[in-house]
Amino acid sequence: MTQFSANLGFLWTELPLPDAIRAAAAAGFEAVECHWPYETPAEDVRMALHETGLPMLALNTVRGDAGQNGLSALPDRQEQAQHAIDQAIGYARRIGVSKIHVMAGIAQGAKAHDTFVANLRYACGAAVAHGITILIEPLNAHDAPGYFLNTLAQAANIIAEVERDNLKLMFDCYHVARTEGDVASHLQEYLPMIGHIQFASVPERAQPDGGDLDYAEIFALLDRLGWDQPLGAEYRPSRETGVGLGWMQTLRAD
Ligand SMILES: O=C(O)C(=O)[C@H](O)CO
Ligand SMILES: [Mg+2]
Repeated sequence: MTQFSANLGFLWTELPLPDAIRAAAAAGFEAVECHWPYETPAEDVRMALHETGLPMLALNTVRGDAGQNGLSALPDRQEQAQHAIDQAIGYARRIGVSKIHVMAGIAQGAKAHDTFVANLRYACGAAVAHGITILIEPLNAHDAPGYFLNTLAQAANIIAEVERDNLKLMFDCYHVARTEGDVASHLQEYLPMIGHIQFASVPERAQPDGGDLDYAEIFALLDRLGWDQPLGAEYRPSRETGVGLGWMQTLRAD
């Protein structure tokens, strides 16, 4: 049966993170994930996870200064990028997170590529002893102009070059639909390298029961393919988060 993870970077953002975890549990989510939890004491998050029994699946490395969207592909920022990776691993260990999205940042060209590969090797090396998987995620140019990582093929090349078992692809159906189309075929093609899957309606990035992409079909396909990890609901609610959750019943494959 499909399971869902509430992305608390977008859902229940009006609540402090520990209360957002409680709201997600009360709404029936099987897991949570977040973007940048660093201002919330890890102990408060750990307590809320313990109290609700929900796992926190993933978090992101910091974006950096205003206007940046990560640090790891920025030539000449390697020290800060590795500090961000260490910070994410430290926080993840305190709350029991097993996946970290290492954000590339706004950059392009061969030097950025080499820097990203080097920082990912650093991240995978630092994470492996703690059972943590590193994720990279292609973002579409409409939402993340100038972002270094844009396509599945680019991500696959980087994963092959980094050559570490704990480096995986974050497959965000929303970004893939906007950049490359045919989400169903791409899911099947890239399944072996996927570490986490996220979704939102296309093109609005709202609840998944609207828009151009039929998520009942996508979730049924993932069920048939044997995907058994919670899928990340990373959408911007068009109303209050708690009143737009009917899709959890109507789209779930079982
Ligand atoms: O933007 C996305 O889709 C993400 O998943 C990032 O983690 C947040 O920027
Ligand atoms: Mg995403």
